[in-house]
Amino acid sequence: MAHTNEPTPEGRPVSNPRDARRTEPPEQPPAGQPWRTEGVPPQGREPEPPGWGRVITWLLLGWVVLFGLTTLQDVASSQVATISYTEFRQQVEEGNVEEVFSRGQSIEGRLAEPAELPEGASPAPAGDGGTYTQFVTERPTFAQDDLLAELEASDAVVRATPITQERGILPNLLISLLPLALLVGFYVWLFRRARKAGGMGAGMLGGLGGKKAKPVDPEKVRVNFDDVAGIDEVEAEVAEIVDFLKNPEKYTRLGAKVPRGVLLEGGPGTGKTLLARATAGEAEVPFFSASASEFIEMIVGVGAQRVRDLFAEARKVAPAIIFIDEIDTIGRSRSGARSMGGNDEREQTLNQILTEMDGFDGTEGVVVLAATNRADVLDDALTRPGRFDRKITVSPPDQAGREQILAVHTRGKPLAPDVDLGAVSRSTPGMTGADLANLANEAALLAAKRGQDQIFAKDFADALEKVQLGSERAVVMPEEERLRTAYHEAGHALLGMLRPGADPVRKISIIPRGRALGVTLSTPETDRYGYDVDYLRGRIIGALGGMAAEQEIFGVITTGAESDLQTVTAIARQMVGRWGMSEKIGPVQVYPSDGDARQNGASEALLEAVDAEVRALVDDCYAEARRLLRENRDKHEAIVAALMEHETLDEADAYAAAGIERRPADPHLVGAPAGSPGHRDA
Ligand SMILES: Nc1ncnc2c1ncn2[C@@H]1O[C@H](COP(=O)(O)OP(=O)(O)OP(=O)(O)O)[C@@H](O)[C@H]1O
Ligand SMILES: [Zn+2]
Repeated sequence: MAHTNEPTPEGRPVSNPRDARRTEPPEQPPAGQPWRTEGVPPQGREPEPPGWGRVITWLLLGWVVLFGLTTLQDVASSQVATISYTEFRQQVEEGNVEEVFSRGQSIEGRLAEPAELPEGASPAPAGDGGTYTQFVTERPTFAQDDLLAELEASDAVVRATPITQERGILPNLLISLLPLALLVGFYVWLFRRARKAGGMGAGMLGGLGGKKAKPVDPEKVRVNFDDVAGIDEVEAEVAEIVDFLKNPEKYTRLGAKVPRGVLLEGGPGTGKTLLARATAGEAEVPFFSASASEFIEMIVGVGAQRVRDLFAEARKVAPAIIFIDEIDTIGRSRSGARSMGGNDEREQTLNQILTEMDGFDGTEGVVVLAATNRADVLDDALTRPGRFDRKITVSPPDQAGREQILAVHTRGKPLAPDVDLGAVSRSTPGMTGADLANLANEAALLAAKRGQDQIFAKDFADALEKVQLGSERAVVMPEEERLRTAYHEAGHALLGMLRPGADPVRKISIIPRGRALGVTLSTPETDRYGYDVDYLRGRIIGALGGMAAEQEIFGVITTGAESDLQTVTAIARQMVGRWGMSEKIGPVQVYPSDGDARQNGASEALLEAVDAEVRALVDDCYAEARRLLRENRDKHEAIVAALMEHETLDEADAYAAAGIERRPADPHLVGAPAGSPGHRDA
């Protein structure tokens, strides 16, 4: 037995008034991308801690200052006199030359006693004295004297450098400047890269007052409301923001306060980011995008600075939109965070955001949109009036919405006349905008792979199968394994068909895919928005069908039921501990949507009672599964035979093989999320 693409009722938190579906913390979206401006591909840049830039800046500055000072000092102290060779000879004869240093024809040296500067020597005699001790002179090439002997006679120290190493002041300077040049080059490179990365430079170059990344022109945010489908109510809610950003005066003239912060809440892939971008696109304003997690991944102290830069930059080009993704990573309630070992960086960054938003007087024309899939864990400070005081819930699309989203994502794709997007949308309950975008792309890929120039209904069907069940794995299964898998899957399928109210079986397969040896897929007839006890028991019984079949037919249990049991346990625990479906426990919530049962005040005795109830519920369902299989052994065998022959059965084939009439959808069930496909684990 099994279901669509959603894990268990545990799966995605769905923003639905009936909180039957609000469950475990959803997975966090992938770690953040660096703060970027619109139009820049987010990938391909490691976060370069701006802190390094700062450090290098100061090192560089220090170095330049030191270097400058020493050079100046050198120039000041080196009163090197350029004297004539004749004058030099005279000093040699007087025995006053203490040391000489010869480089080719040029001779530098020092006198033992200061001598009077001769006329015409440079520098001009400075003030009184007019003496020199250090000198440089040029030995004429025609000089015939025995200079060396005379110097030796006068006890002068003689040094020499080969002519090839001769270099003047300029090359000397260049050589000592080389490291500086390299550093400057490195720095410029960093800066460029940072600009490419779309704004990283802002914090990094703060020290040098470097230019910060500018958002790209509003025209470049090409997404608008036409690209967002199936969430019209939500679009209407942001329409006001669009209007404000377009004509701020219209509002400010009347002293109207427009929201400064809007929280977009919804599960992964529901289109929050898309909606934020489309809002900027509609309003034709610059779009600044940042991910909260990347604020705090940075070197300590940088998060708050980045927030300051982000807001400063947005104010400069206002009207503008700032989008902060995954706000819950820094905006989690502080009490909760502390118990998890909260960190200062997170808190500082959060405080900076709050400070910036408090600083708005409503005339800046900057609107902050923040996305989260856990609005319930956010710190109250964030949602206070004047901050993110407006909350917009983005729900997964319903059937009509899915059809519209599919239409958006097949725009410009050549669809064959046999493609019915309405039909596709009906077989994809529970899928989000991101899932549907992926499905449309997979179908196009398949069509291309098959060398077609159109996408056919078959491509959509196969793409859906791949998306829901995983890709087929090329392995040769021993016959005995195939048979065991066939019984297992047929067990799921048969119980799904027999249980009133359960989701109809769509597909059974004994072709290995991913980690599964076989898969049974069932999806609800309609979108479900809540579930009743009977349906949930049916889900448990169906999920136990594989294991019950192995037990009934072979008398042994294999490891193949691992994920089935995971599904079973999750549903049973929630029925008892969250949804108040056990008489013994009563309408008490033992497992809070956020946090741990013990923290929620559950006593050990209560937890034990819950465990016992869960156990009793599952045992009961397992007994029923085995009973149903025993009573319908002929149908079970018939499905197995068909599976062994065809490997994959679709809905009609499966019901036909079992000789069961396809039930009409149960009207009293108003929908529930579907679960992961029942399968046999490898
Ligand atoms: N309502 C929609 N209409 C059209 N396309 C959609 C819609 N919702 C999602 N998509 C598609 O899915 C992609 C991913 O959506 P998006 O990144 O906006 O989701 P999200 O809610 O921000 O998810 P997450 O929380 O994982 O960041 C979009 O780029 C778009 O292609
Ligand atoms: Zn199974």
